[in-house]
Amino acid sequence: MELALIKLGGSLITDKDKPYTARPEVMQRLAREINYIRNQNPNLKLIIGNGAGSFGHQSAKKYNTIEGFISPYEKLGFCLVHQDVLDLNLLLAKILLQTGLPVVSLPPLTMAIAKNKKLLESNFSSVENSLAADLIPLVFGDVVLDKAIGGTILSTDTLLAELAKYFLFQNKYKIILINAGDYPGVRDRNGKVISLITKSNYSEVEAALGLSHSVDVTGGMKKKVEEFLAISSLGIDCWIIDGNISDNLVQAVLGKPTSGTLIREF
Ligand SMILES: Nc1ncnc2c1ncn2[C@@H]1O[C@H](COP(=O)(O)OP(=O)(O)O)[C@@H](O)[C@H]1O
Ligand SMILES: C=C(C)CCOP(=O)(O)OP(=O)(O)O
Repeated sequence: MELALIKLGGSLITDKDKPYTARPEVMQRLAREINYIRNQNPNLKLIIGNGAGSFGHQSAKKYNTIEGFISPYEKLGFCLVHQDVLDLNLLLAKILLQTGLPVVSLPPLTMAIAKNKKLLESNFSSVENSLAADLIPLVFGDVVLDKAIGGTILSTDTLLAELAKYFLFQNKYKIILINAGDYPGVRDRNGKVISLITKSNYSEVEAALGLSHSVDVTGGMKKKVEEFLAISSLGIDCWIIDGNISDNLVQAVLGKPTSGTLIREF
């Protein structure tokens, strides 16, 4: 069986430079594309994850939530960040549902716990049971509780990488991960898109990888590539593609020629 994990980047579904500004027309097109993918390959299982974009990153920065909470002000901030990511997820979920996609929103806050900003424990049974019921789990970058510092942020990239590993170890699925964002792929130092990143050329491309150009607390392109490279070594192919190009997501998920960056074991 095949399982595709699709990250809809906050950079794609919001205007990351304008606080609390969603891109509903982009969400609608992506919803149509995902619907088309399902029709083309009804046996394909899907997990969708959406980034926080200019919703959660704004408040996460304001309250420095990634570094934890002690004061009542910081605790309230943690809750407000959660509310912001829920707001964006609700907008996206509505659009996906209107297109006929059977998505269920599953808040990562209820499935994971961290310690010193590292994922400590997770329970993905809600995701697994939803998949088994032929629903599409819809997860997102969220706040999570942290046993050492109170709370922190769990990015969609980290969560999807964990989910990819979780399902890989069940030996039931061939897994791919596709990250669609507001960039053409991973660029080298000259601005040219790197078509393939593996362990062998990572040291050459590393210097070109930077933070996000927008308000972003979870590490930008460098962290993204590091996390995807780590799971690619388990045999999970990861694509970083431009979600603004119509049908690029369709092409990547269905294994057809795709413009962007492929992160692969060899
Ligand atoms: N080498 C690079 N190639 C492409 N984008 C890069 C690179 N270095 C830094 N970036 C920046 O990283 C950002 C993408 O990361 P991020 O904002 O976290 O995306 P998303 O919201 O889609 O997860 C963009 O602002 C992009 O300009
Ligand atoms: C609460 C927050 C800030 C979650 C961040 O999620 P992501 O890191 O996955 O969001 P994007 O970069 O895709 O916007």
